[in-house]
This record gives sequence, structure tokens and C-alpha cells, in this order.
Amino acid sequence: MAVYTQVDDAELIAFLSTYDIGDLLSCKGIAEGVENSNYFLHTSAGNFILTLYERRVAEADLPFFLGLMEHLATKGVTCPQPVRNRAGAALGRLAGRPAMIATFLDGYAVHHPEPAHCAALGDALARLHLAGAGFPLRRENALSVDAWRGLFAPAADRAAEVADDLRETVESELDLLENRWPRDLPRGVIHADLFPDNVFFLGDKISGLIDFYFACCDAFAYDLAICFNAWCFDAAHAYAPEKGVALLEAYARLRPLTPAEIDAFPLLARGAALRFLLTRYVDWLNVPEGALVRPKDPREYLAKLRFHRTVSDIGGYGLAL
Ligand SMILES: Nc1ncnc2c1ncn2[C@@H]1O[C@H](COP(=O)(O)OP(=O)(O)OP(=O)(O)O)[C@@H](O)[C@H]1O
Ligand SMILES: N[C@@H](CCO)C(=O)O
Repeated sequence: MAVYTQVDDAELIAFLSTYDIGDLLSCKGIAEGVENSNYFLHTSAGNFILTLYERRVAEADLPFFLGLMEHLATKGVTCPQPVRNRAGAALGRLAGRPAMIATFLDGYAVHHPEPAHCAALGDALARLHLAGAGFPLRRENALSVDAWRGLFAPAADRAAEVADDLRETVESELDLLENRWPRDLPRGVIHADLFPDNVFFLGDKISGLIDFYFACCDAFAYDLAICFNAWCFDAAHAYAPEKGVALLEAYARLRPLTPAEIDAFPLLARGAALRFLLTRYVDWLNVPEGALVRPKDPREYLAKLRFHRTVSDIGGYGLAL
């Protein structure tokens, strides 16, 4: 459960009294997520999500995230909408943290996606990339290749606690990726964390996307590679070609990939695997005392990274785009 910050009842009621969303009926910590503290709020006006932003979210970036959710909704992408208080502000402060109330989305996350779910995701991701055009704010990707060495260095000495070859693997990947990372691929606003837990389904259709707190301006194909890693492997972390094909074909139907994106894809998939391996590894070593959170397993992404190291071109994924 991700609840790092506990909210006092009296403080919450005072906070809610600045909004027009009725009286508090219940407030419960949500048993999912690892980044922020999330509460399910039930008021006399309906259901809402209360988020308290934690360590990895910089307060200065919040206008980008909140503005993006509002922009995407105007372009037909269903995502949570910030609720404004009577003074017109979407951002407030609660229990010493920046805080926001958002609309509640119906739907459920599919934890073991089938190829049809991957195809639905490919379509939704391409729509998201196209819908980001015209969003005026900018945010660079703070967790891209230039940040990875600095994430690993302070924690490198403990790598053997996770896997014997972790240190050597990460260090050789850093050398390769820093050298060869493509910098001129088509780019725009990307989600950057569109894992199955951030995509809601109703039946076989996507009902909404959540958790825009890593969104930034970066290569579209890198976002696709993040999804590829998160959606197209089986429970034993083995690549499932039918899922990869479903995802990429559905994406390319709406936004065809350029030859440079196709060439770069295996390298992007390696980088995307390393990025989540590193944040998971760092989080694994540093669970804050008293936090209700179950850190995610870095070894899952080490297995995916090992697989990508064996692939030299997109044909290695069973793809012919
Ligand atoms: N707008 C919403 N409508 C319905 N449920 C939501 C909404 N926002 C969040 N949730 C619920 O809260 C959970 C945690 O939210 P979220 O994924 O944003 O947290 P996080 O800590 O940032 O997670 P992550 O580990 O994916 O970064 C979600 O899995 C979902 O169950
Ligand atoms: N989606 C991330 C956690 C949230 O950033 C992961 O699975 O490592």
C-alpha cells in the first residue's frame, strides 16, 4: 500500500471545506502504487482521489502534470481531472505535502494482459502521443539516460544483495547506452510510466489512463519501449512475441514508426529496462520507515534487460514493421 503521509481527520475536513464537493463520508488509503500517497475519498457529492505528492515529484513540475491532464481531456483522452477549490486552485497543501483532489475513474487494471489488451494499449498510446501536440508546457525527462549513472552510483556497493551480476551488468549498460542513446527521434509529450496498473479497462476497452507524474517531453518510441517491457512479457519475465506484435502493430496503425525509430527500438527497450531496474533497485534499498508500501522487484527488470541484450534488431522480437 502506498501511504507515506498520514492525514489527520480534522485537517482533511478543513481542507475539504475549501472545495464544493460535499461532506466527507470516508477516506481510505489505497492499496496500490509506490510513488505518492493516494486516498480514496467518498463525499456526499461522489467519489474522488486525494493524492499527496511525495519524494520523486518536484513541486515545480505539478503545473505541467495537472495542465497536461486537462489538455488531454480536451483532446478526448480520458484521464483524472484536477478538481479546483472555490478559489480556483487545483493544488493545495495537506499534512505538509502538496495535495490534489482528482475525479475518480471507473475501470480496473488488468494485471496479466493478453494480446488484445496490448493492442488496445498500442492504440491508446498512439492517441495519447497525438493528443499531446499543442500542449504548451515543457518538462524534460528527469529520469532519462543522463540521470541513470547518478542514480546507480550511490547504491552500487549493495548491488550483490539483489543479484551477483547486477553491478557489472548495469555498469556495462551505462557505458553502452550513454554512448549510443539516440537523441533525434520524433518527440513530444510522453506518459513514461504506462504500466498495466495505470491503464483502466471496462470489458475489453480502455476506460482511462492515470498517473501522469512521470510525463515529460521525450521520444515517442521510448514511451512505446517502456510499454513493451511492462506489457509484453509473461509472468516468468519471458518475452511474449504475440503481445509485442499486438502492441506495436496497433500503435503503428495510428502513428507509423519511422525507420530511425525501428532501428533504435532494441536499444530503447534496453534503456527502458535499465531505467526501471535502477529506480526499483534504489527503492528496494530505501523503503522509508513507517511507510505502507511494497517495493517492486528489481530482478524482473534485470531479466528483461538480459533478454534485450540478446536482440540486435526488431526482427528479434518477432516484428516486421
Ligand atoms: N483517478 C482515479 N480514479 C480511480 N482510481 C484511481 C485514480 N487515481 C488513482 N487511483 C487508484 O490509486 C492507485 C494508485 O494510484 P497511482 O498509480 O497514481 O499511484 P502511484 O503511487 O503514483 O503509483 P505508481 O506506482 O504506478 O507510480 C491506482 O492503482 C488506482 O487503484
Ligand atoms: N511503474 C513503476 C513504478 C512507478 O514508478 C515500476 O513498476 O517500477
